[in-house]
Amino acid sequence: MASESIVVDHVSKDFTMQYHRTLKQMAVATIRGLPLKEHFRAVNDVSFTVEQGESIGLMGLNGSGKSTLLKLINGVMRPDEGRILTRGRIAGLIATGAGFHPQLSGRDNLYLNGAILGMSEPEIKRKFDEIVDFADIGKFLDTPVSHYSSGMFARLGFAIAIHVDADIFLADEVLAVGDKPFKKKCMAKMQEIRQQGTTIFYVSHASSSVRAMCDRVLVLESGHLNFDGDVEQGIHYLQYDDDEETKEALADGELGADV
Ligand SMILES: Nc1ncnc2c1ncn2[C@@H]1O[C@H](COP(=O)(O)OP(=O)(O)OP(=O)(O)O)[C@@H](O)[C@H]1O
Repeated sequence: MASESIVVDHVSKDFTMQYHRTLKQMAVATIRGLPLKEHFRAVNDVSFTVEQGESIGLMGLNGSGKSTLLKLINGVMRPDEGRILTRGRIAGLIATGAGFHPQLSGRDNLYLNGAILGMSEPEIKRKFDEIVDFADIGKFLDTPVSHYSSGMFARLGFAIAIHVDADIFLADEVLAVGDKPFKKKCMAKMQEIRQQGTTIFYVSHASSSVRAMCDRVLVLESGHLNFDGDVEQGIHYLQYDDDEETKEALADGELGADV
């Protein structure tokens, strides 16, 4: 029987927007009776349950609250209201390469980041070659990551995260910076962990990759969960079903069903 992997129960998250940076600006605003700050709700009363092994496409326009929701699930942020329950080990990328130390080499960051993601030293040692191969950073392994290109940085971050034996994998725009061969490799690897029964949360604007990867879609709009259900219906709800980007990607064979 399937078991609950993630329970998000009436969750809200507020941010405070500070309008004025300097004391002088604040004084002027106060004298003029203007507001100094504003509270704004990035995630608004969101509830859903994910069963172990489901693969969820999290979609919505820029600023709709997707990354914030992932951070809440991951535990790097706490909800202001509601509660979140997760079962098992969580891995994945909130910001690619988050936690990398710029002065350290790729090798040292691999150990550091692997440990942050909950891998033991023997586990990292065992998977070391596979991770380096996947990241394809070869001769740059002992170069400080501050000298890496953004693609290399992202590749190493993804390679480490995907090799964690996690119950839940969170992928936030992982494929945004990689080149085409790497994107394909990532999609194939994500399909592999999906088949192994890992719960996947995949944030994407590309409907064809959501089609290939997910069995359910959630759509956030201004922090509200306005759609939760079938992939095709979710894409249609967003009116992403015939967007140009998708057509282009399909024409390129970049996001076909084979990945
Ligand atoms: N730490 C923060 N402090 C203040 N506001 C924030 C913070 N993080 C996010 N926001 C705001 O919350 C809203 C939701 O942001 P979020 O990054 O979750 O959106 P998103 O759906 O992931 O967007 P995108 O598709 O552009 O990645 C945005 O308006 C953003 O400016």
